[in-house]
Amino acid sequence: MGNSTIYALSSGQGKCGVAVVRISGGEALEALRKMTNLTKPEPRKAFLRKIFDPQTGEIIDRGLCLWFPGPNSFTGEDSVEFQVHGGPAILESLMSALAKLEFRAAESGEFTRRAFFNDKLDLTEVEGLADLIDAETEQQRKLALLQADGSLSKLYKKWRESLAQSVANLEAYIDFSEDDNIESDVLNRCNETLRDLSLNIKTHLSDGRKGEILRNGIRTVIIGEPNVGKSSLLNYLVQRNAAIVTPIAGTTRDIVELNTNISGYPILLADTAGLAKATTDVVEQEGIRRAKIYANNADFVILMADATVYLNSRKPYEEYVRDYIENLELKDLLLKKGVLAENCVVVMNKADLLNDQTKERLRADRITVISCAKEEGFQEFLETMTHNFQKICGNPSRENPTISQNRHRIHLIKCVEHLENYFELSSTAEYDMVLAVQEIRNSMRELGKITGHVSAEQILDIIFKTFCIGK
Ligand SMILES: Nc1nc2c(c(=O)[nH]1)N(C=O)[C@@H](CNc1ccc(C(=O)N[C@@H](CCC(=O)O)C(=O)O)cc1)CN2
Ligand SMILES: Nc1nc2c(ncn2[C@@H]2O[C@H](COP(=O)(O)OP(=O)(O)OP(=O)(O)O)[C@@H](O)[C@H]2O)c(=O)[nH]1
Repeated sequence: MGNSTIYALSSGQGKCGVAVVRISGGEALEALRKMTNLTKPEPRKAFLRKIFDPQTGEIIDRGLCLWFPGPNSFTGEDSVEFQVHGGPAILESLMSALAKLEFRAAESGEFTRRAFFNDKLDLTEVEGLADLIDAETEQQRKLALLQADGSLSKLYKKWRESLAQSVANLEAYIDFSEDDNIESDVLNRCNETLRDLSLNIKTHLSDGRKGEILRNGIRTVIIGEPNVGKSSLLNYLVQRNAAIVTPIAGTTRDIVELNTNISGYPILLADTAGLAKATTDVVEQEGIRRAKIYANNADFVILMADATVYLNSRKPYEEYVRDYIENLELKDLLLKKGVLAENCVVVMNKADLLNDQTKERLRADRITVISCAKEEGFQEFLETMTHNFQKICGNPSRENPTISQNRHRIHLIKCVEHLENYFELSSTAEYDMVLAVQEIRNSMRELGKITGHVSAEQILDIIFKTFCIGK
């Protein structure tokens, strides 16, 4: 196929027990013969062999060798794997031996690029693979694995095929409608299919961006009055002293943003300036302005209050929370998020200053009380948050995969728009059917851009560049 044979270290850099070097391309088997004397190895089986330099005959290492004849390989091409001891000198020597065979070092993502061009993977599967390697939490891993295994690919393929069928039917209608052979209700049935499809895509789109949020991390912000313990909570959740904690109100000014993992969900956690109503300090005022902007764009809000202040107020809980929100001028913001709904949680800190009886009473009333100082109440608090995160990110499955990238969303929206155009054109009395069918083709093109069946070299470059060398 004219592709050069490429090689790369596919396991990570650095000393390790075993390193995997992959070779892909027409001359892979030849390399295996020259470097191990294996001539016709059984495919996909590991052979323990001495691996030597093809020119000097010097032994490089003793390792496992595998032969994957194309097209039944990851790349779809003939491929070989050397699994050797993971030391730098071994790898150096192995790489230089492969260079002597006039093979080329693979660029980042090049194996996967070849898999894509050999129809082993479509673009959503490639992206799933990239996400799988990047996944830092359990839930991200699950989402990526579904996508890498073709859940989105299957769905979009089904839709594309349905559109292709409609185009074929309508073209037959255009060509033959004057004959009586074609049933007059072809058009109606076709439109019905397209309406169903359009509805399905719209439902798929109105997913609350669950997959995208999970893929990118749930942007979570801690807000509340000064000194309630926001920085202490951030430090607890990231398990280190990242934010400064002092008894002085107004300590945090800038937004402190950190990544953490809560029950397998990726969290981008932000500590913000305490929302002091009456401050005249310009730095603090700016901090408060930033806190509100940040909270406005967050996926999840942790509204924190001081349990002792609440109890001293002698107000019923709901009233206290309502006044607290109003006082901090957070009403509009939190109404949008839905107070106490899945996008917001209220937590009362400093439980260690309450007596046991009071604590029990609050817990019985389902009020979340914690103590950052004594690290109390976190099990319940984390459970509550996990429950919310589940709702925010959904539970993607093979049957019901979610959109994981804005790139997909953009094309899906355009896909629906073209279908709408089609419906509009085809509903007029004297319409140009040829033009209308073109709209269905356009909507197919948009699906094709997601899966890579219509490929723009620029998109491919961006996607494959995100891979590491050897993938
Ligand atoms: N040693 C090693 N481990 C690895 C990989 C690898 O390339 N090498 N992988 C690399 O990503 C992943 C496994 N993914 C793979 C995907 C497809 C094929 C493959 O040979 N596919 C053929 C045959 C399928 C079959 O017979 O079941 C094909 O699709 O035609 C191999 C590995 C993770 N672990
Ligand atoms: N007793 C008690 N004190 C706490 C607890 N959590 C935090 N504190 C104390 O409360 C004070 C303020 O804590 P921070 O974490 O800095 O509070 P903050 O809300 O980030 O404060 P600002 O930066 O002013 O908005 C510090 O003296 C903490 O030691 C707690 O659970 N119990």
